[in-house]
Amino acid sequence: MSNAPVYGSADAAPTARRVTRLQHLAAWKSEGHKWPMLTAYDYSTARIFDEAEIPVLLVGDSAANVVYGYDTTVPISIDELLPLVRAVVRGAPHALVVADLPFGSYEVSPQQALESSIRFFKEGGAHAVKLEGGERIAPQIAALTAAGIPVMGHVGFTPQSVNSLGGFRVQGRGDGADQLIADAIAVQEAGAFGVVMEMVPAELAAQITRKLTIPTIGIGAGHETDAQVLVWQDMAGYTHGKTAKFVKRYANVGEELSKAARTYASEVASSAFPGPEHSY
Ligand SMILES: Nc1nc(=O)c2c([nH]1)NC[C@@H]1CN(c3ccc(C(=O)N[C@@H](CCC(=O)O)C(=O)O)cc3)CN21
Ligand SMILES: CC(C)C(=O)C(=O)O
Ligand SMILES: [Mg+2]
Repeated sequence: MSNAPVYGSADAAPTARRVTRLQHLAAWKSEGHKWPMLTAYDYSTARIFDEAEIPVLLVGDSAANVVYGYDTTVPISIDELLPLVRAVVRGAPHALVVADLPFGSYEVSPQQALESSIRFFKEGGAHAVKLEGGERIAPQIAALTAAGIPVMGHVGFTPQSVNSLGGFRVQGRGDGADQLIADAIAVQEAGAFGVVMEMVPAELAAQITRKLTIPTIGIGAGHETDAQVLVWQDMAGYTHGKTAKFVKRYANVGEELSKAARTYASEVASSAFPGPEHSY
């Protein structure tokens, strides 16, 4: 990588504004104002969400599935995620952009977590990072926080551990509840500014939300978390096949795009496109 800035000086003011977002998120918890987070992986989509006033955008490692077509999030690398982070930062001048640390880029040691996160900051222009795990990953969260890198935690179902969790399963049922509570507290104590809770029974998520001073961001965790997050292709109807129970479809972009492609194809075949108005 060269030392050339990855985003222009025109972004200087928005960057300052985005950093104050962290204070907004803390205030919103005490005010009871619930906020939305969406994933974003490219410039054009990030622009749309930023204009829709989504305050926090996550460049999720779910890009593994929805951008790169892998079966799980396990194979995606920093090199595959970094350009997407850069594109989202360019497209979203107001949102806080969180970069998801991919599997294998932070588990080894706090030093590894620092080196990976520094790449997302210096080369990607990210404003925060997210990593999966509770107690086991608290030393990494503490090291990042100490280095001035805001961290979002992620507990409950952690997709990067799908191989040890025995599939896409609800976490924290029965005996698992105490461990989940301990994980959420460990993430907060280590210095995280917020924590994603994925596929957790609603009542347990509500209890943890009341217990924590930092905002909880739910995905399949009921309506009592401080915030919600969804993968945008899921919520916009742009993923194929069966989606998780926690997904609500707010639009059917996939079908619209498919119709547009078919109409375009038929107009090319019939010479209806391009018309005189599209010709020189
Ligand atoms: N497009 C997409 N959306 C996501 O939310 C997402 C990804 N990809 N990739 C990374 C992880 C994987 N996630 C997933 C994937 C599938 C289920 C799922 O099939 N859940 C079932 C079973 C739940 C149970 O009974 O325990 C469900 O019906 O919700 C859940 C989360 C969440 N993340
Ligand atoms: C669903 C969210 C929380 C995520 O981690 C991702 O999209 O990668
Ligand atoms: Mg993720």
